Parts: sequence; structure tokens; C-alpha cells
Amino acid sequence: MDSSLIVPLPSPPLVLASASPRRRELLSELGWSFSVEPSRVDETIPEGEPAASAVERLARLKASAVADRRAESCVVAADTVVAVGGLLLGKPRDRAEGRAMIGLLAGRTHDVFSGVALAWRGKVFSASERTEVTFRPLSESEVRGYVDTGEGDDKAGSYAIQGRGALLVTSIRGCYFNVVGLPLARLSLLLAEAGLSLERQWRFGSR
Ligand SMILES: Cc1cn([C@H]2C[C@H](O)[C@@H](COP(=O)(O)OP(=O)(O)OP(=O)(O)O)O2)c(=O)[nH]c1=O
Repeated sequence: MDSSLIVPLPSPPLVLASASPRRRELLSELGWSFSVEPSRVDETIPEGEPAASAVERLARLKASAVADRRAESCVVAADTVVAVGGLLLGKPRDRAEGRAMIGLLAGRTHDVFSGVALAWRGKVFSASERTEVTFRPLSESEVRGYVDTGEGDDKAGSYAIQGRGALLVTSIRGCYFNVVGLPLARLSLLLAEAGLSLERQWRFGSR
């Protein structure tokens, strides 16, 4: 067939339902244009809820909350927690909790779980992704020094792999972007599942 006869379908407007600057940066780096509308949902995880289900449930909740007011758009949301020794670590309440978290992570391997959800045309598609991250051993003063940089204050597990936290990480297994808060390849698969092929994803937001 003459390829000039194929008219590409336009991409739907894309909305990122997140207040996270990291998630915004990751989508921008793909060259996508999108608007940002943070959701304000209760992010409490009940004791005993498995990490993978919790992050997926919260991502769905965030996407649905924004989709309710943006029916014509494709809404993306995510949630990230760190799991270590049977504990789930969200964002630290203060620096003391931050030090306790980094102390727990030092010299061992933990899991980072992100849930990602996509709400489009009345349906919600979702998944969760796990990445193993290993920290090198740290002395008490190294733990204190890192937490005092402040970069982990608003991050799950109290660290940023994309920042100075990289100096603590000896290896990772799995998706790097999942650790930063948005598993991009997983998101791409969800978009395809929703009917937005990779061909359409290349052009997200372009007119
Ligand atoms: C482990 C890790 C987490 N994080 C961040 C990603 C998330 O922003 C944050 C986890 O908190 P979340 O509650 O998942 O997200 P958020 O409150 O920042 O934003 P929103 O709910 O509006 O989408 O931790 C990093 O940036 N780097 C890391 O290495």
C-alpha cells in the first residue's frame, strides 16, 4: 500500500497525575508533551498488604481520581515504595527517620516497587515492577552525611539513585526508571495494551 495514504491517528491528550518532579522529568525526556495534575489521595498502606499490590492499587487510585475530571485524556499515575526485611519504606517523616532508613539499607539488597496505572476511555490498565538495589556498607557518619544532603527528604527509602545516592549503590537488577519512580518500558506496554501502539507513543503530544 502507498504509505502516503496512511493517516496517523492523533494521540490523545496526556495527563501526568503526579506532583513528583522526577516523573515529570522522565516523561519530558521521552519528548512527550503533557499536562500535570497531581491527585490528592490517601496513600496509607494497611499493615500486611504486599508491596506489589499496594503500589499498583495506589497508582490506580491516583489515575482514577484525575481521570474523573479529565475524561477525554489519557491519565498516567505511579506510586513507589522501598521494601527491606519485611518493612515498607515510604518518604521519611524527618531526618531521624531518614537516617534510620538509610541505616537499614546500608550493606544489603532491597527491593523498589513502583506501581503504574493508565486511565483511558473509562478503563484503568495497571501493573507493578520490582527492581533489586544493593547499597554498599556505610558507617554511621556516612549515613548522617548523606541524609544531611537533604536530597532524600521527599523520596521513598530516603534516597535518590538519580542523585548523590548513586554513590551508595553498588548494583541494581531490573528497571532503573522504576527506582526513580516511573517504570517506562512497563508504561509503554500498558499504553500498547490500551490500544496506543508504540508508533503512536513516539509522537505523544505532538500535533
Ligand atoms: C527510591 C527512589 C525514590 N524516588 C522518589 C520517586 C517518588 O517521587 C517518591 C516516592 O513517592 P510517591 O508517593 O510514589 O510519589 P510522590 O508523592 O513524590 O508524587 P505523586 O504521588 O504525586 O505521584 O520517591 C526517587 O526520586 N529516587 C529514588 O531513588
